Amino acid sequence: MSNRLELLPAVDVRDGQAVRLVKGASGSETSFGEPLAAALAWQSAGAEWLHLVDLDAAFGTGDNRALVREVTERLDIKVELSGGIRDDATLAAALATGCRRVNLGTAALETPEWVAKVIAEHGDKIAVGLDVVGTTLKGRGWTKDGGDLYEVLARLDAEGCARYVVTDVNRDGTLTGPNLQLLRDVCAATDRPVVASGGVSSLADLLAIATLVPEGVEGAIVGKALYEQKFTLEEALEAVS
Ligand SMILES: O=C(O)c1ccccc1N[C@@H]1O[C@H](COP(=O)(O)O)[C@@H](O)[C@H]1O
Repeated sequence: MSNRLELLPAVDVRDGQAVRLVKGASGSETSFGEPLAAALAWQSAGAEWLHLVDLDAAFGTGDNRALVREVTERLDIKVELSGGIRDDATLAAALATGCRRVNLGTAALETPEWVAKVIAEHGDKIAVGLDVVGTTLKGRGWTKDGGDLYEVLARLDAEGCARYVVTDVNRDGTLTGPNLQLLRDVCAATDRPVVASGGVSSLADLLAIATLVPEGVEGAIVGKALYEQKFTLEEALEAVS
């Protein structure tokens, strides 16, 4: 395990556009233009990863599958792909893009047998997104409760899940800082790497997350702070180097 925090700039796609939401609420979108342009900009700035989300697929309002595939194919960097990956067909389509790994949300809550099967088949190509309000997991575009964080985490650990992407829904898109206690608590409950998501607003926030690397935090997703130019990706990469 590296002791440097990985950074994953985010491109969330809704209706063909790169957007940011507030607390994941449908309708709270601010648009930031073409997803491919944003992704290429993060790549040029030195990103090693892109966190790419098909929000329409996550919300059940259609999908941006062709666009997401094009973005993934055009990049040289590693892509973590999420949103609407819930069955064999959507998983096969996601993996066929050439992404490095996929991130499953709703499926881990609603179809645990299928998730156990794909973890066994695909190993570290599968991460699970633990999207929480308090300790309650959220699925279906973060609109439905899906059980207790620590019960689901224990089950997924036992099934061999390689990695978790932990999002505090109430911080996501708010620029109010990451939930460091949640990250500490999840790291204490699992020996798998954790990618932090939600709330990053400053380089100081990234440095605070980086202090949790020894506890198991591997990376941090950065979205709104980059789009709203709170800092540049180059500055962020330098800060955590
Ligand atoms: O990233 C968001 O802002 C977001 C908002 C609302 C719902 C989901 C969101 N993102 C990611 O989507 C996947 C879950 O998709 P699914 O449940 O597997 O279809 C997960 O990675 C969320 O973090």
